[in-house]
Amino acid sequence: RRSWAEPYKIKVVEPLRTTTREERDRAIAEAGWNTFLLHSRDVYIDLLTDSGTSAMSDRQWAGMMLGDEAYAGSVNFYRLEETVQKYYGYKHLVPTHQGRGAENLLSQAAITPGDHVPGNMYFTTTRFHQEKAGATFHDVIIDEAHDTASLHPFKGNIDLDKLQALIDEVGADKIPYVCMAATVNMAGGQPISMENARAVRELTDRHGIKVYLDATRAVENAYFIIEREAGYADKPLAEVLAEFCSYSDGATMSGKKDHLVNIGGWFATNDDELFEEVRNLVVVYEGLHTYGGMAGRDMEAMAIGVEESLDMPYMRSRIGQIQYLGELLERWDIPFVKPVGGHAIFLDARAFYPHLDQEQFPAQTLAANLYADSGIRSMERGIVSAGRDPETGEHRHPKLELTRLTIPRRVYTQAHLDLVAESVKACFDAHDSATGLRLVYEPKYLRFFQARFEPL
Ligand SMILES: CC1=C(O)/C(=C\N=C(/Cc2ccccc2)C(=O)O)C(COP(=O)(O)O)=CN1
Repeated sequence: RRSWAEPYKIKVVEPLRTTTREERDRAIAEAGWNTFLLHSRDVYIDLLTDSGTSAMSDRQWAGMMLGDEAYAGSVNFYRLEETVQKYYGYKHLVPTHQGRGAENLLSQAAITPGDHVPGNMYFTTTRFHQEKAGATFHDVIIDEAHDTASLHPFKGNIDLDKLQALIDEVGADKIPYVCMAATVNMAGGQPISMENARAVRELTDRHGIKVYLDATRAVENAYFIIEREAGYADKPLAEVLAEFCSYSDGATMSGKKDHLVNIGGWFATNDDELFEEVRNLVVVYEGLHTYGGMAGRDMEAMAIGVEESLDMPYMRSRIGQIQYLGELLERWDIPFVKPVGGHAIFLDARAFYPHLDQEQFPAQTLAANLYADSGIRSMERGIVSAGRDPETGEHRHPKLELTRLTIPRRVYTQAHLDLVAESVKACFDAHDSATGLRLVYEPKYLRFFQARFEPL
């Protein structure tokens, strides 16, 4: 029935450990009801993140043996540089250890305190670095992105009127760049259309404003353009990606997603001056400009992963797995963000637990309950992830209170997804018994990673 069986077979397997309910009740309590604080050995199916959790191919593993670990001028850097130039089209590349490394460098080099950075919904680390560099982030995504029931095919789109209004309000000279994420993680892995990217380019060009792409899942975004946008059916992923990137001045990239590696990232730009500044800063934070916090072998594996990510049969099977899980949950009327996005199913925890207030942390509660039920690990993407408003100190209250079931690339099988659906259903059937959580420990930065909770 499925037209997209995986275009690969399994050669190496890693045993999964199962646990008992009492083991899991103890583990989640010791983890302060925070799935980030669980031990991997206590997790059965790990859907915390698609970041760094993909399976590498035999060619990528072979590439690990080709690591040129010279401190300066590694062969693998030049291979990575030419690969990114070829497929993403940018002129200059600065390697970093992962996406955050690139976000730190771009933010420090391009932002002046008092600036304003518009973007299509926030991402936690991206906004953190923008604010740390002294900018104010403004969400200019279309309204539909905040509505879990809207079936808009490109919920990641930027609302041009919101962007224009910000330019009119603060002035173009106070906007160092528009931060355009493809896909939009926090909206549910939702894509931007080519038409929107082109329109953003035209608008920003009229005001001399740069556009920096968060290219972390831009190949998945290209897949949705091919599937959903007129004029792109049957075009190769590489062609769609290249056109999409041509509407930006550069990008930050977490290679741990689309590039199918466990570590790695990069910053790229067409701007010679900015390149010089970032290439200089990289030696302060990431190591030399020809390794950026990665071993040579990591850069080799990442260059190979770029090419593998652009294979349509692979991408169809990757996205097909998320759609398959969505279909299973749909049959039981379980609430999740639609249309199904590129890397995860985002359960709508407000609709799942209508009796819980957002300040009782419904999405965190659902992630903890799902783990206790089956050992499946998911991630809170709601009020806890949104953090506190730096001005008021109050919780930010995002409209989307989601629990993310994030599917790693080339790791789990359909049978695992069947189990995931059954466990979500079991939690859904028992939703009345959920009591909510309260914060008992709240770190200062990006609290969701290390916060601890207790049941109410
Ligand atoms: C769109 C986008 C991302 O999704 C992204 C990382 N995502 C991650 C990893 C993560 C990061 C922060 C909190 C929880 C989980 C994800 O689980 O979804 C980064 C940072 O990249 P980095 O992790 O390599 O530093 C930049 N942009």
